[in-house]
Amino acid sequence: MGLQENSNRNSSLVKSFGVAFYGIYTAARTERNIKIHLVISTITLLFGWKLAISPVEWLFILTAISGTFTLEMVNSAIERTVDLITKERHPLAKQAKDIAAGAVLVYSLFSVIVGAVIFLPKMF
Ligand SMILES: Nc1ncnc2c1ncn2[C@@H]1O[C@H](COP(=O)(O)OP(=O)(O)OP(=O)(O)O)[C@@H](O)[C@H]1O
Repeated sequence: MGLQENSNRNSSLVKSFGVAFYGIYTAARTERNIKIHLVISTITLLFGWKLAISPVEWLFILTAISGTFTLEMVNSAIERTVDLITKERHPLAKQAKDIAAGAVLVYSLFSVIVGAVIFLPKMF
């Protein structure tokens, strides 16, 4: 592999990270639900630290938090894509948005259960 080719590859890797971070920034700036998740996640992390939860419990909490953010961002991307494709009301547009919203709800329920199982016994 030539030096030039190697440096092109590195710069495209840097670019990919750049756009990905810009995507996270855009989602955090424009999406109300993601702002709410940021607040809830911060409180959860503080609780975890205060109640000295175990490493396995941390793994579950971090899985719940990162998964919720990931799905919320994918949901936002789907909403934007649908809006870009059509401004008209369309049953498939409705299904696409509703299914994506349903995916977020399923994972959010999992996250609530994780939080309840870990924190409730330590609080009461
Ligand atoms: N193009 C569309 N065709 C049919 N139903 C739609 C369409 N866009 C949105 N919906 C329905 O509205 C719900 C909310 O969609 P979305 O969050 O994008 O808000 P919106 O209806 O576009 O308007 P607003 O952003 O002001 O709430 C979707 O889950 C879906 O049920």
